Amino acid sequence: MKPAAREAAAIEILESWREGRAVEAALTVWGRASRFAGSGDREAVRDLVFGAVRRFRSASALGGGGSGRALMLGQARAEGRRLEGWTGEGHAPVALSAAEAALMDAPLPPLTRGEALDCPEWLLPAFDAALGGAADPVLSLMRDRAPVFLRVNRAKASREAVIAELAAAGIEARAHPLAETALEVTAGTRKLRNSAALSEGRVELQDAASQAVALDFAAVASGPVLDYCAGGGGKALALAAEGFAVTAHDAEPRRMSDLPARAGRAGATIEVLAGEASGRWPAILADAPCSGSGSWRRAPEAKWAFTPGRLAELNAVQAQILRACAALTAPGGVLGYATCSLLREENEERVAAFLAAEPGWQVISERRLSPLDGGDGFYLALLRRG
Ligand SMILES: C[S@@+](CC[C@H](N)C(=O)[O-])C[C@H]1O[C@@H](n2cnc3c(N)ncnc32)[C@H](O)[C@@H]1O
Repeated sequence: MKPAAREAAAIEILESWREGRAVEAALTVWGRASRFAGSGDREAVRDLVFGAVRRFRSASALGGGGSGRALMLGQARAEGRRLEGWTGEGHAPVALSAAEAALMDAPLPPLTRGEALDCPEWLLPAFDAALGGAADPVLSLMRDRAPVFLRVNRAKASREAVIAELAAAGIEARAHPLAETALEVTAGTRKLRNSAALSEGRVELQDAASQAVALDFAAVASGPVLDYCAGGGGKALALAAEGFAVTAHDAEPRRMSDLPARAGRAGATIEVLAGEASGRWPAILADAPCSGSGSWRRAPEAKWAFTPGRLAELNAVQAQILRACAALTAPGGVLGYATCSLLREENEERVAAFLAAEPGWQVISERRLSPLDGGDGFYLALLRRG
């Protein structure tokens, strides 16, 4: 596909997103209807689409609106790139109108802070409160794609052995300082999908900060672990690989449907609960549902769908999860409360409200991981029941 045809495809997919379809779903629909597109084309179209979604505000401001076409114009304008081959012929987008051509030739206008940082306006004060002087650099980073990280399954292989195995398969990876299990993939990412290291469970795709959260929790936990919000099981698998007996629970058990197969590949056994958790546990991890504001590089559409009402709903669920986990924690036991959010409202404020309402708990530690450290933004509070 020529660049203009890729841009036309991106415009179509972005239009579908703007009409309410999830970005991944829109990409899949386009992919099925576009058998002529090779893997390089698909990757390029994907990059164009996700680039525009991450930078929706600045691209709209520079492109003259929020349509797929305006977003492509805005992105090209921001990069100082000329749009070649927009002729309306073949698979190319329709030629630029006189107004569009004038826009593309005009000097770049000043953008507001929220536009330049691609942040929803209502969230700027929340990021300032949470991150202070780091707000702008963090939000700037969120405008770019996330690095690819792997977790080395130390139950099966060492980090050094995996680096060598991946190198032999044409995949370059290096140790990342955020976690002792973390590798950052620096080249050959596309070869990962078919690699033996992945299919045989020596590595898992997992963000480095997510790994750091699991290892921080592991450092203070002992005995069987209840992963109360296990979802796909990223942290449950990380904890099992560190030798913990893990029981996985989720309010929506179907979210854990892949977990037995993933555990099997990793050589781990994880008990998956079909219903409610009960009893008293020496260690519970609550990786709570959240805005995902620390991982908006990976899931950028969530940034634009997030609202004050949704934040209030999430805060209520987070409080309820903390209460439920407190009741399941044995005396002397550890409760880890984690989110992949950077917002105080979902982190420090939830923990402070919990401590005010539930006597007899102590804070072991609180840690915020910033995208400036390389991985996603995360928060982890480690609490001990007296
Ligand atoms: C952030 S995700 C978990 C990610 C997972 N721990 C991992 O590392 O891959 C949060 C999970 O919490 C679950 N959840 C939402 N409300 C819940 C509740 N009230 N009780 C338990 N789990 C809940 C969601 O279904 C979702 O799977």
